[in-house]
Amino acid sequence: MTSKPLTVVKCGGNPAVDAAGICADIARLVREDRSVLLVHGGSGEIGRLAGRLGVPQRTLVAPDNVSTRYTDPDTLEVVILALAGAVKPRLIAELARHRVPAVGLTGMDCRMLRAQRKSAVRSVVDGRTVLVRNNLSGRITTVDTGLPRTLLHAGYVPVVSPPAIDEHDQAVNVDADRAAAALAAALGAEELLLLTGAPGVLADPDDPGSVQSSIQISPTGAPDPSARGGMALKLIAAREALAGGVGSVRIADGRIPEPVSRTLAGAGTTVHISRAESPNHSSREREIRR
Ligand SMILES: Nc1ncnc2c1ncn2[C@@H]1O[C@H](COP(=O)(O)OP(=O)(O)O)[C@@H](O)[C@H]1O
Ligand SMILES: CC(=O)N[C@@H](CCC(=O)OP(=O)(O)O)C(=O)O
Repeated sequence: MTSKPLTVVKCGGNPAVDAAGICADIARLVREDRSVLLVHGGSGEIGRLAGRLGVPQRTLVAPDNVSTRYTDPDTLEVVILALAGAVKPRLIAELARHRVPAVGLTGMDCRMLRAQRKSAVRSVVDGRTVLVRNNLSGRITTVDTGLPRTLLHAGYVPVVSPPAIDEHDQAVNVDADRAAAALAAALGAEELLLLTGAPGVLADPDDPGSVQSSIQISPTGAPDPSARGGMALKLIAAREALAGGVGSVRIADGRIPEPVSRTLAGAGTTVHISRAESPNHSSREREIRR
């Protein structure tokens, strides 16, 4: 645990998300003497860069509706270039403008986020479930909190993104929401804010007015029937964070002014799991539950 209460903010990769607004809000929290760790994705930037470089992209949709990027070696290179080479420097520059001492990291630094590559993943293609192999993405197994704790303790704001590192010390693509959840749980965060391109979890994904102020999700399996694609994965990440002892998880709009402040004031959706699990987040390294 850091000595101050920790807020983990995850900035989604939808280009409409107001990264500058998130950084300005983080600066405010830091001035209020709170510890903040920022995690970012960058699906929009990955897609844009892949298009510029001519690297074809493919989305895998699992039978439970969760979608992830198929990551072949060229795509992994694009993911790293986009996240560590474009999105992160922009966030660091924005935080620097507000005099926030931010430090950019990927999960590979000091082997902070260790992941196991999925040798084969199930994907629905034309209504049939097939096994897709040679995918360089995986699931986080362990968080080494040594580096982020040291930085937080010294007053820095770590800015963390995929990739993680596998057992052979190779880069492995992981979902940024689940990376945020794993870090929040391992660091004993008070709250995790997942800021995205939707106003919260919608009862009807096609009706932006159907935001649910709170949602009870199933402790296993598909968390909620209304959530598709990236939102289904976000709810899995929320569940992992709560099961790992994070005090509260909110999924909220990153596109509105002052997104962090408004979320802390109650905007978006608070996620609960229907069966509580006992928190256990005291060790320096901990297993992430599957
Ligand atoms: N029930 C739902 N409520 C809100 N958004 C949903 C829902 N189902 C699917 N979505 C989609 O999920 C998206 C969020 O996932 P994603 O794009 O992966 O976010 P991020 O890039 O922030 O991680 C929303 O912008 C929306 O298009
Ligand atoms: C395995 C996997 O899908 N990794 C993600 C990592 C980036 C991410 O999660 O970005 P968002 O937060 O914008 O969704 C990807 O390649 O898109």
